Order: sequence, then C-alpha cells, then structure tokens
Amino acid sequence: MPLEGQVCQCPGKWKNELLFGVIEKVGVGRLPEEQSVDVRYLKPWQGRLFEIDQSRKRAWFKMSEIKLVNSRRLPEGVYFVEDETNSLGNVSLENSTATDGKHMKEYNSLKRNWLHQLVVLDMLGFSLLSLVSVRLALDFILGSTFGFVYLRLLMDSVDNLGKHSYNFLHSTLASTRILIPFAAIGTQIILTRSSNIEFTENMSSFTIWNLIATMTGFSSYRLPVLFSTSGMLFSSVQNVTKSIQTSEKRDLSTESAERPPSCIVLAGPSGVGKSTFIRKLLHDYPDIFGFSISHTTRLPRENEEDGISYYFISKERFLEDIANGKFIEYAQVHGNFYGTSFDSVKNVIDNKKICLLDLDIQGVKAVKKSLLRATFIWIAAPSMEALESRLRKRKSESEESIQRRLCTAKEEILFALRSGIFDYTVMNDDIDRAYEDLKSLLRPYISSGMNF
Ligand SMILES: Nc1ncnc2c1ncn2[C@@H]1O[C@H](COP(=O)(O)OP(=O)(O)OP(=O)(O)O)[C@@H](O)[C@H]1O
Repeated sequence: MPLEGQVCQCPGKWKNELLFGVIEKVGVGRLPEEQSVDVRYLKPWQGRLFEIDQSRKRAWFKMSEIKLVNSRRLPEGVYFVEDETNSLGNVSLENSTATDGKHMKEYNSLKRNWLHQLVVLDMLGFSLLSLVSVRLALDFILGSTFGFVYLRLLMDSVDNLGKHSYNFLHSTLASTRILIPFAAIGTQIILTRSSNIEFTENMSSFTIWNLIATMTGFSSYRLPVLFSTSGMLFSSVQNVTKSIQTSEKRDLSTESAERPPSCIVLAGPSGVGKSTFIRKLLHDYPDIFGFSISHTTRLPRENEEDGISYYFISKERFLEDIANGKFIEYAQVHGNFYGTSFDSVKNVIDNKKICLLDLDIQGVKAVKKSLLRATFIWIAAPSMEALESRLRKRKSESEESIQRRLCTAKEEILFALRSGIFDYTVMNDDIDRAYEDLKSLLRPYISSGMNF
C-alpha cells in the first residue's frame, strides 16, 4: 500500500508514456474494493524532475497502474532531482520551496535556453554550409525549422501530462509530431518542383544531398540535448554526493539492540575511508567487532601481512576455492580477485562478535542475497576531487589504478543511490565527525556490549 508523499511512476496521456508523480492521497476507487491514488505530477526535463504547479491538477489512478519509484518518500518541503535515464530509484533530494513557483520558472527557463541554443546552432550550421553551397544551406535551414517545431511540440507534449488536455488541435499536433520529418521532406520536394528545377532530372545529381542537408537540419534539434547530456554524468555525481549529504539519517538507537546483525557491511568508493573506519572500530571496540579477513590474489602492499590484512593466495588456489563454494562472495576488481569466505565470517561470529565487512558493490549484492543478517552502510565522499586526493596521498596505487578506481567510483555512487540497498549513509568529509556519526549508528551494539 503506497503512502502519501511517495514518488511513483504513472501512465501518461500518450500510449506507453510513463510519468512521475507524488502520491497525494490514497482512497477508495469507483468500486468499494478498488484502491486508488491521487497523483501530483512531476515532469522530467533535462535530467531533473519539476513539480507542475501550473494547473495544480491531480489525477486518480488505480493502484495497479502505478509503480513506486524505489519506495522513496518525499519529506515535506523537499524536492527531488532525477537522473535523465529515468531509471527507477535514482532519486536524490534537495531543499526546496516547491510551492513558490520557483521550479516552474526554472523549468521554463531551461526550455527557453534549449530553444535559444538550437537557433544559435542552426544559424551557425547555415553560415558554414552557405560557404559550400547556398542551396544546401537553405535545405539545412528548412530542415532545422521543422526540427525547431518538432522540439517545441515535444516540449508541449511533456507539458501536456496525464489526463489534462490542451485544445484539440494542439494535442493532435503534439501527438502526431512523428510525421514532421516527412513533412520536411515533402516541403522540400514541393519547393524543388516549384523552383522550376526538373525533379527527376536532378534526382541523381543533387536531391540526395538536399535530402541529407534537410534531415541534418531536422536532426539538429537533438544537439542541445546532447550538449546537456555530456555534462550530466558530472552533475549527477555531484547531485548524488549532495543528496547523500542531505539524506535522511536514521538513528539505530530506535531499533532493537537485542538482535544485532551478524555483519556490518561498509561499502563506498575506493579511497573513501572504509578501511580507516574499520581499523578504528576494531581498535576502539575489540570485544564487539571482528573483521573477516578476505582472500585476495593481489600482491601485498607495504605494511600488509598475510593472515592479518588479507589471505594472499594464488589465482589457481582462488579459482579452486570458488569451485568448492568456499566464498560467500567473490569479485574481480581492478584485475585481482577478492573474496570473503564463509569460514572467516563464521570465525568472527563464533567468537561472539559482529563481523565488519569492507565490500565493493558486487560483494554488497552477494551478501544481500545470502542468509547473513547484515546492516549495510554506505560511506560517501564529499567530492570526486577529495577521493582522488586521498588515493594519491595513500601512495598505494599507480596512476592507471587511480583512474580506474575513480571511474568505477562514479558507477558505484550512482548504484548506491539507485539501488536503495543501503540502510544508512555516513558522509566522510571530516574523519572525526564521520567516525562519531558511524559510532552513533552503532551505539546500541557498542553500549549493550552483548551481541548475540
Ligand atoms: N575524512 C578524510 N579526510 C582525509 N583523508 C581521509 C579521510 N578518511 C580517510 N582518509 C584517508 O584516505 C585514504 C584512503 O582511505 P582508506 O584506505 O580507508 O579507503 P578505502 O575506502 O578502504 O579504500 P579501498 O577501497 O581502496 O581499500 C587513507 O590514506 C586515509 O587515511
């Protein structure tokens, strides 16, 4: 049963179109046994979701028609940003004054900017092409004019959400915009004929080029989209880190300390400080936490000892252990195998300690699937720059390995937000403050002193 304030996907006006919304009310539908939800629409645009406050109209949907976006709830006074991919669950939160129309203005200004960019790009394309051929330049501008109209109608159809309706002509044009490229070609043919050039005669010599120029002009409507997408990965990483900073922090003290998890999983991008926290917890609470020693095929770093930091084994032995089902999870990261064996986690649990696990995303997924009772904590970095600087200062990685880790980090950060796997997030900007945050999450276990 969805709750008010949850983000959902709902059917749009056009066939197969899915939109976003916030659940406003849950009620009984037309039939007494049928549950319905009242949805306030959010429109996706340029990688963000904007609340529609134009009409303030809402629509009722049957419960079966909607799909919750990762079951996330929008706390009051909070707005959210969505990745352009519209993938479910990639939701981040930022402060908002959703009611003052600010987002509508922002949305309109984004649309205006997009149209301006298109006009400038088309003028540029026209000028460059006219150096080659005036005729081709005219074809290009003809195509781009149709592209402009197409983009405008596309925007209108995004505005014309759900069951709200514009006037009939407007709706029909927006829904039949797919015919616009054919209209561009048709117009070109008519113009070619009316300019007294024998169409058939010129078919082989230049019509194909006219056609290409027209369609290139038409396709130019996508250029502003492409420009905005190229900056998207960077901004989505920023959004993600920002959202993690503002994400709701639950306090474990409200949860039962009587049945603590068998494992606490710390995950986060390479260099974020997972091992640092684990070292501190093991040092400060040696009777409460234990560490499952992983197996790896990578070479030991300076100060790393076999059987303490890792069990360093050969690739052949590792593959044999995989075949014998010895690992809860194993993964190949940056060319090396890493694995957490049942035996090492069991050793920790048998010693009546909570097992601390430092896992990458593949490991997190595997533990989630296993029968282990685990709490998942995501350690977030304040920025990619901070991660890079920590990795460099650690002096444990080659330049290539640093770049690879940073690249993986971006994917991991996006996954962390999308998946909703993590129970808690700790932002590691200042190490002492972050450690205090982590400890306060683990307080019930630390203060109880008894684990199992
Ligand atoms: N808040 C912080 N500010 C600055 N430096 C930090 C902070 N937290 C950790 N570090 C430093 O960053 C480096 C990387 O930390 P650590 O080795 O714990 O990361 P990790 O997440 O375990 O990385 P990996 O997954 O690659 O093993 C260490 O040198 C650590 O001292």
